[in-house]
Amino acid sequence: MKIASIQLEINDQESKEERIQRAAALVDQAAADADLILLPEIWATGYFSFDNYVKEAEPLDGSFVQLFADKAKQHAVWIFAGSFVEVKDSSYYNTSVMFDRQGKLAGTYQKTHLFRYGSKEGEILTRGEGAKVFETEFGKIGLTTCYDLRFPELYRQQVDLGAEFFLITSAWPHQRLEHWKMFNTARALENQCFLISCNCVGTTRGVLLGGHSSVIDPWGTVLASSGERETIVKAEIDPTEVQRIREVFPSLKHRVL
Ligand SMILES: NC(=O)CCC(=O)C(=O)O
Repeated sequence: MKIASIQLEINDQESKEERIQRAAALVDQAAADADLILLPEIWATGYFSFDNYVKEAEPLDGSFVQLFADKAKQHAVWIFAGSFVEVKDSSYYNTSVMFDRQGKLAGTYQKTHLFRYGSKEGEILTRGEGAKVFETEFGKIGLTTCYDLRFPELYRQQVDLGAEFFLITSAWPHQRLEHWKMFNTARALENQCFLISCNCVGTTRGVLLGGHSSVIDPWGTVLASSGERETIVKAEIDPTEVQRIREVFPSLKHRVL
């Protein structure tokens, strides 16, 4: 299973349309050697551009979702397109979308824990309803978003729903980079899951983003990570490692609570 996590640069010069075109070109590039491609959190609008959330929001059947459904079909690749601001019944959500190789919408997730520290997300958006796990050709995948990483119970709920992989879309600032790295490793290790994260880089609205998108195995080993530049983080993983490690070191079976 070949992974390509597109660590996109966000700045204040690009428009939403320009950024979408640039990301689509990076998806074309990554698709040459990938089974699963990831993008970060609210990257088209820019996570910290809260003043643009309402005017740039789209429904689930809008052009943003359609473009990445088409890309998944065109390249016969799974795409976790990260999140966008979804409008539904006059409410707004931080919604992630995942497509299968046929371009079918295989999973959606609305961020559960809205960020409220130096962020207007919690004032504008409505939170989602918690853990979701989706069946894929690789195994069961749980989707989560950025600040969710601080809430381990959400990942345990995903494990209880059968998760073997966590895909995490993010716009995590550099200021708390050490937390990011620790949570990435801890969530993978404590739940014996592969964790694949996609963060942004660049400076937007005065916030320096942290990068360090990662691929971490169920033993907590970082298989691939990156620095703080735009890049495509790549790794090849064996999905059967989840069951092997869970059998060799059965800590999940030793839970008493
Ligand atoms: N986009 C986010 O949710 C940021 C979360 C964050 O910066 C933190 O938890 O720290």
